[in-house]
Amino acid sequence: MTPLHPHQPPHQKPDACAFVIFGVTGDLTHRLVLPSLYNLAAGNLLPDRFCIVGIARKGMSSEQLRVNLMEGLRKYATRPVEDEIAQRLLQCVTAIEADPKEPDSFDQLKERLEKLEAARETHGNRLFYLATPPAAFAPIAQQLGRVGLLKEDGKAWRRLVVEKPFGTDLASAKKLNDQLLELVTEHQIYRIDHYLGKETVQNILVLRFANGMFEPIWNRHHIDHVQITVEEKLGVGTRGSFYDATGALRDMVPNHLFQLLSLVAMEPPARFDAHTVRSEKAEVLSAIQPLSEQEALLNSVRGQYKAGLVGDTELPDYRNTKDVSADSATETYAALKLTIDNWRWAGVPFYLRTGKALGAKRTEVAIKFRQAPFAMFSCTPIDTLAENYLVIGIEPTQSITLQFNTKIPGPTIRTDGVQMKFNYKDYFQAEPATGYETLIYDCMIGDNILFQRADSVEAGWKAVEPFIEAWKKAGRDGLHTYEAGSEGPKAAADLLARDGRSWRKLA
Ligand SMILES: NC(=O)C1=CN([C@@H]2O[C@H](COP(=O)(O)OP(=O)(O)OC[C@H]3O[C@@H](n4cnc5c(N)ncnc54)[C@H](OP(=O)(O)O)[C@@H]3O)[C@@H](O)[C@H]2O)C=CC1
Ligand SMILES: O=C1O[C@H](COP(=O)(O)O)[C@@H](O)[C@H](O)[C@H]1O
Repeated sequence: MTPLHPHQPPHQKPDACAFVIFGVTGDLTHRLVLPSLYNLAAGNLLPDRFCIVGIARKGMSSEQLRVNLMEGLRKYATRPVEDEIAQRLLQCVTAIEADPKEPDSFDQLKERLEKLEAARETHGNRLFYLATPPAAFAPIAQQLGRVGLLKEDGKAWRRLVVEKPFGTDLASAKKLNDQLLELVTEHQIYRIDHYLGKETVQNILVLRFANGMFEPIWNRHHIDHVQITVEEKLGVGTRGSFYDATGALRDMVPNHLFQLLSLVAMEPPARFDAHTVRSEKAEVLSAIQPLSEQEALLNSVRGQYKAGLVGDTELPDYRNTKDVSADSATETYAALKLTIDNWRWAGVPFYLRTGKALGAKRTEVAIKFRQAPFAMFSCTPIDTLAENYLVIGIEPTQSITLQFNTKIPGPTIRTDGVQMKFNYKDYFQAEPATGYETLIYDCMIGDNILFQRADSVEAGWKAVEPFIEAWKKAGRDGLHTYEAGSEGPKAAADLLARDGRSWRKLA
């Protein structure tokens, strides 16, 4: 199958620039950033004049860094590595030492970077990618600011890419926003959420706003409720110390699940530009109904996994995982019921669930439409009709599915539920990618539509605060358990059952 209009305008080439990576020796750089730069290079989407500056705190020669990055590329590239492309990319790499704890090192960084920029003719355009632990984000930005590397001068742009997690609660997110906004303006900040790099997530905008048929029914009059599901088979693995201090809610909800929620629930933007789109997203997040802690407890379920089999893999009890406290009350599963206070969504629940060590990997948004109001077919009582769903599949398949009732062939009217499914891969042959390519490309062309703005981040944290606080106070009271490899705690089903609803089953 082919799309109707296969010929699309070519992508624009980014401006000449220096791509400066703090944390160049780290996992993220090797696993995602370099493979994405490689994929962009393979697609001829890197600037013609370009340099990559890798910052490590302790000395590393450029030659060592290139070898190190090449090893990473071989391990994590999403497609076979062609030597010519890899060499072209690695020739752009220079290592420089800088440590925010040693301010002088940033004066030296400035001097070396400016020389390199002159030699590479990158016109002073700079992108600083903070691929370090979050505690280093503000200190690094402050040093860059102090030596004047972040100041835009009218001709050259300066951008700061900030990784996740952006804060651990509302107060810390606000503090980090304040610290960064003292140094740069909002348009210079690119807060990454890798969910926005996913094709099917971006496609929610196209599905809703490039088609005339969905918007008229995209409201409380036609939609019964929305389910957002992000289920993982992976346990906590080697990330025990990070995860035990974080939990499923903080790790996934204010960022990834709220990105999905805001794209599904936002009002139609008047223009496809960063200001307008991000304003609508922030608006809908700030319309999430504020809950008291008591209400938060009533409208949520949290669980922690016990030992079990996920596929062929035996997972230990969460509490027996390395670096996890033996009496941990941290949730590895969270389900919430939220409502949005506006005319479009009043009375339409948004049920969100996410968890680790579950039986299947599934990320989807399921929009459940209201049932037909009256049972005309006597053979099919209204409550036996199949549910009308529009399902946006993000993982494991990238798809859009419409579920509806149809007549079973035969002399009498009998009905059954069927599914009409659009699979991305049936229409579009995309090269396997990390999901970071679009985001990195957008940083280079200066498009922050797909990045979180300060107000959205804060609105997200604000909406989950009552849950964080209530769960902290409750400790292990009310913390359910579930077997690894199962569907999660039974109480998550009860959260919907008491509203006469149920989670969509895996097809
Ligand atoms: N790894 C992943 O798959 C993902 C990671 N992220 C986020 O990306 C960021 C980096 O993660 P990851 O690469 O896994 O982390 P790592 O711990 O692997 O590495 C980060 C690098 O940062 C440098 N670093 C560590 N501490 C400091 C410091 N205090 N000041 C300056 N530099 C420091 C280190 O390099 P050196 O010692 O050479 O200076 C280190 O190699 C984190 O914010 C993480 O949450 C987000 C999504 C996925
Ligand atoms: O940011 C994170 O996301 C991953 C899940 O990402 P996905 O693209 O595989 O859905 C999650 O495993 C991790 O704990 C979290 O930090």
